[in-house]
Amino acid sequence: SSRSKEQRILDFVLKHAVPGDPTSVLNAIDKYCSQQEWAMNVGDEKGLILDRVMQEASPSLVLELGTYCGYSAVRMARLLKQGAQILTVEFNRDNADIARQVLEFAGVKDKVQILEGSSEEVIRQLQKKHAVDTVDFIFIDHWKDRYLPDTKLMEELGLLRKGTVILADNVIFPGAPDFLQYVRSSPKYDCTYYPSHLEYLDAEDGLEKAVYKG
Ligand SMILES: Cn1cnc(CNC(=O)c2cc(-c3ccc(F)cc3)cc(O)c2O)c1
Ligand SMILES: [Mg+2]
Repeated sequence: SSRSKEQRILDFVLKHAVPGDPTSVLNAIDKYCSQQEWAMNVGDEKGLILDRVMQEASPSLVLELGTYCGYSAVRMARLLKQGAQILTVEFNRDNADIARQVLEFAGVKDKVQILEGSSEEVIRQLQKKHAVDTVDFIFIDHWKDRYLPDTKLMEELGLLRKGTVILADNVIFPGAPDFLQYVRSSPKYDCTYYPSHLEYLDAEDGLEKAVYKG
């Protein structure tokens, strides 16, 4: 049976990256996806912004919505302080399987837990099933029409605390206009827009940071 694009990305990582070296895994994925086949990883340009915003937050618990092949989970895990953890949600089983192998190869699998399922279902289970109290940093990169409902759900469930940082990918392209309008007009958030470009392309895109004021 034919291998998927995501399997080809994994094959390239296994062949060209160094086991246990997360930066070499990121470089391999970025090289493959910029030269061979485009894929929806956050990429190196927006990834640098993710690096800086995450290091500034220095989170103990990170929630990621949208694992895909694990690129951003590897990106964040390599910067985590001792003992910090990432919970990452992926709906697509095949993507989750690829991401597991990427995370293991990168040597960060003990810092990351992949939760398979719909973001809504997983978010509803975090406090009871995964012993989560509040989350320190949230990277939102899943279906663009789920950014707003999932943000509101996390508010309602008390998963956000004063200072929780939400960083959302693709707020320009493909875009999450309802999410942007909500956080930018809500008194509960302090927002900052980071202009950038769509991964591996010249199209305009950017990240929105929304800090919850509690
Ligand atoms: C199936 N699935 C699993 N995760 C998701 C959520 N992510 C996206 O949809 C996503 C899409 C694009 C994109 C797509 C087409 C295009 F022409 C330009 C950009 C870029 C991204 O950075 C994304 O995160 C979807
Ligand atoms: Mg994205």
